[in-house]
Amino acid sequence: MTTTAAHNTAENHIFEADVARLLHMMVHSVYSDKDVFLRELISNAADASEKLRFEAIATPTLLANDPDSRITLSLDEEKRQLVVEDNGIGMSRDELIEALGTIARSGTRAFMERIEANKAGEGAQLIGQFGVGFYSCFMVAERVDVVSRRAGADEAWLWSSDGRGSYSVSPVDVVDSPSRGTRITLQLMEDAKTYTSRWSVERIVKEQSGHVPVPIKIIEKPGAEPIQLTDGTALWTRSKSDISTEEYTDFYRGISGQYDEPAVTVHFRAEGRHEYTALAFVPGSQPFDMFDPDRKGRMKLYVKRVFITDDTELMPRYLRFVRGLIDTADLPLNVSREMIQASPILAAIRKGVTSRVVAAIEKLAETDADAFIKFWENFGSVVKEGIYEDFERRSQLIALSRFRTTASNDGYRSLADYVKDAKQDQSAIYYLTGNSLDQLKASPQLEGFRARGIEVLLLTDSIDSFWVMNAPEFEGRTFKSITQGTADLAQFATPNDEAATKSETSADLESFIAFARETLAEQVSDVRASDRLTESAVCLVASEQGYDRQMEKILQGAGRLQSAAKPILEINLDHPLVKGIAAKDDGSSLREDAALLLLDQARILDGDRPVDPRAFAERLTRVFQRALQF
Ligand SMILES: Nc1ncnc2c1ncn2[C@@H]1O[C@H](COP(=O)(O)OP(=O)(O)OP(=O)(O)O)[C@@H](O)[C@H]1O
Repeated sequence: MTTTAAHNTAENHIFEADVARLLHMMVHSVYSDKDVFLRELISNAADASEKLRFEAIATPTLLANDPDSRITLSLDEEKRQLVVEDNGIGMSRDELIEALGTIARSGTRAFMERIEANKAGEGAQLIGQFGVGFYSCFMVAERVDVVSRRAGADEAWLWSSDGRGSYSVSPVDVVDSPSRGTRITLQLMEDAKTYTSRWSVERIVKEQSGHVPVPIKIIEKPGAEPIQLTDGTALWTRSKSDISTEEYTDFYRGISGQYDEPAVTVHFRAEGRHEYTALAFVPGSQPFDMFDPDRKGRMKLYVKRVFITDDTELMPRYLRFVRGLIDTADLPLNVSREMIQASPILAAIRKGVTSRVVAAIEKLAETDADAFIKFWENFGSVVKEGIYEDFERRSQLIALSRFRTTASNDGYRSLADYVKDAKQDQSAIYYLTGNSLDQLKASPQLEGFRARGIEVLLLTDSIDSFWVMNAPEFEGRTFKSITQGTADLAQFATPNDEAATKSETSADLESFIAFARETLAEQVSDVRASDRLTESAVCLVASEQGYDRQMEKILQGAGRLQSAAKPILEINLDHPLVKGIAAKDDGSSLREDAALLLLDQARILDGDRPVDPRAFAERLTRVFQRALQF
């Protein structure tokens, strides 16, 4: 026995800062439902068995004389211990330190920040959807010992911690370790005794882990015979009609690490040219890593029930929130990652599954408007990436999209709604892009459209600026930015028909426009009369060619555009201020100040700053002083 030797050679390690934070959150229990720790440990054990089966394809000797995967839960009420043991791949010393001392999952840090920033509100809800992994066992255990022996290795290691900042790693004699795999011993807290009761544990396992594809056994007290709790049959191989909604939900929770209900479940077997089974879920809430910059999906690939990888693109990126698996008999078991990426079979499968998922979302839109809106609020901003990226399904995805518009009030509108209510002769679908709905609603560029009852889409996701440029048309109508080019609104009558006939441009106004054009020549490409303004005096628009104003800002922000094109300043000739200034040509500096102030005002209305804040303030002061002299 090397127990003493082990203690002598124990190395102490401090947890990585993010782990320490996560542990702190665990112990000060953001989770009200502590049972989930068991699901996390079982899910890791099942993953370890699947990894072993995969490695054993190339190296069958790894299975030695113990080919069948199993997970065993052993209870000891007297010692207040729960042991979770698997005969999976196991961990080497370095893997123990890497896996149980750091957080590998991307997005976790950002997620923790969100939760910490908003404990009371969103945080409490979010944490419930977040699979917290191994560290969750510190919610119920005052000490955790992990003994692990990697398949094929002749050494074993003990990782041990009380979850308070540090852990130790020491060698263990192989006779004290499983012959292969990992044994996790939880020394339970006083108030977590219930996890040594067979009935509690059995209930939790059946509820949470009933469909783990590895059989689970329980040993209810030291010396007792193991009893089988679940048989490890893969749910997806069963016929759809034999599977209840609860079973699907349990399975979804297990595979996704989320605790909500799936919004959509797609389960089918394809036969014919390609043979595969797909079981895919659209989550009921946003996965925590949805906005990761790498935009990776997490669908699992199985070949003949052997888990191969979850690190390949089985779904297009705009469906990266979909969770589930594809199991095929058409690929060889020893398929390499490179082969997977290049495989035409997988490309065909991917296409097939994508079509079915999109069709199921369309069906949701048709059959349950409320559920669809919830889906759209969760995932719409990601789905719209598909309009930009998936040429083949572009029109389908545009038709699925829902929008805030000037006519949507608190709800959403589809483009079919838009077209149905469009004006006669209206050949465009008008849109306005920006960062927030409130800012968009206050845009001067909307005024003329509002006055004429012409609906405008209000687009606030950054992807919107991209897809509108790529979306050629919807039912014969093109998309047109209302901050670009001419508005051509004169053809549409206003309700009181006032502005429908363009106001005569007086000589004074003509001369003021010419003056402003000259004065502002360095900053704007043109100054012209506007038909899109009814209340505001001025606004900025982009020229017909090139990008619209919001797109320019996005590209500049991303460093992909050196300098923006000069905008056009549009002036509302019916505005009293404009009329007044035009009439007052007394040779003073007022006209110049007014032209420059109007330009800055237009910039501010666009959410920008005056180019020269000091000069702006001085000009404003001069105009005030002049006003006060009257
Ligand atoms: N029983 C086990 N056998 C082998 N490796 C394990 C076992 N338990 C944990 N690990 C290793 O520890 C890592 C961290 O586990 P943790 O549960 O924290 O996150 P995860 O499983 O990677 O993420 P997720 O919960 O999203 O699946 C795992 O990725 C795995 O490499």
